[in-house]
Amino acid sequence: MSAQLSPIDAAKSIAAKFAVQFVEDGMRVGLGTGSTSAWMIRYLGERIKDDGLDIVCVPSSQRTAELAEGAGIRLSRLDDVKWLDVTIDGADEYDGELTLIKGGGGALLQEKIIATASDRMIVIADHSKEVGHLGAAPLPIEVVPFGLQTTRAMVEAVLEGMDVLGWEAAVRRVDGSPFTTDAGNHILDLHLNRIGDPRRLALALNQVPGVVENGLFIDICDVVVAGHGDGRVEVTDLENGTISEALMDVEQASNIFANL
Ligand SMILES: O=C[C@H](O)[C@H](O)[C@H](O)COP(=O)(O)O
Repeated sequence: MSAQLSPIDAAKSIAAKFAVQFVEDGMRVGLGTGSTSAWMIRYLGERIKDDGLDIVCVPSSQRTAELAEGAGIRLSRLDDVKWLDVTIDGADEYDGELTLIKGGGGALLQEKIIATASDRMIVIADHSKEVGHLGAAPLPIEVVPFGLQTTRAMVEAVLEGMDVLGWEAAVRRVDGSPFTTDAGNHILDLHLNRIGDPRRLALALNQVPGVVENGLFIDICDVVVAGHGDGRVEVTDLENGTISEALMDVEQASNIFANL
C-alpha cells in the first residue's frame, strides 16, 4: 500500500506536475523556493532523467540549489544566462488579478529578481492560497541588518497611512535570532489582515531606507496552476484570459511520495 499524501500535499504535488509540462527543451528556467517548488524540482528531475529534457536552471535560493543538484538539474547563474524563458514558483497568497504575496520561506528577493527576468512566471499552489483580498497571510519584506529596529519603526509609520487593517511589523526570528536571508538580510513580517491597495503599499514600502524589497508581486505572474486534493487542477492564464481545468492522478503522486 502506498503512503498517503495529505490533501494539501497532493494538491501541491499535482500543481507542480502539471506545470512542468510547460517546460520545453532548450529553455532557461527559474526555480522557486518552498514546499510546492520542491515538488516541481522532483518532477523536472524526472523529466530530465526519463525524457532527456535538456534545460538549464537558475535557483532562487541556496536550499533550491541543493535540491536541484540532488535531482540532477543543470544549474547556472542569472548573470550567465541573462534572461529566463519561464520561472515556476509557489506563493503564500494570490488574488483574482494574480497579484501575489511571497516570501514565507524568506526567498522573496531572489524570487522576484528571477521572476521579473522571465518571459513568463507560473505560480503553483494548493487552491487554499487563493484569496479575494490579499493580506490574511503576513507580508514579508527584506531589510538590511543595519538599524533593523529603526527600519521596523519607519515601516510601521508608513503602514499607518495605508489602506490596511493591521499595522504590526515583526522581526522574523529563528531560535531567538533574526532570520537571515541568502543575501545576509533580515525579514520583517507585516501583519496587515487586509491589503486594500497592493500597488500603493508596495511603492511606499520600497521608499523606506533599509527596505530592500517587499513580497508583493504585482504584474509579474502570468499563470496560476492551483491544485485540489481530489486531483483537479485549475489553470488561470492572464495572457490568454482563460481559466481551464484538468484532472491529474493523485495516486501517482502518492506513489512518488512513498518512494522518496
Ligand atoms: O520564500 C518563499 C517563497 O515565496 C515560497 O514560494 C512561498 O512561501 C510558498 O511556499 P510553499 O510552496 O511552501 O507554500
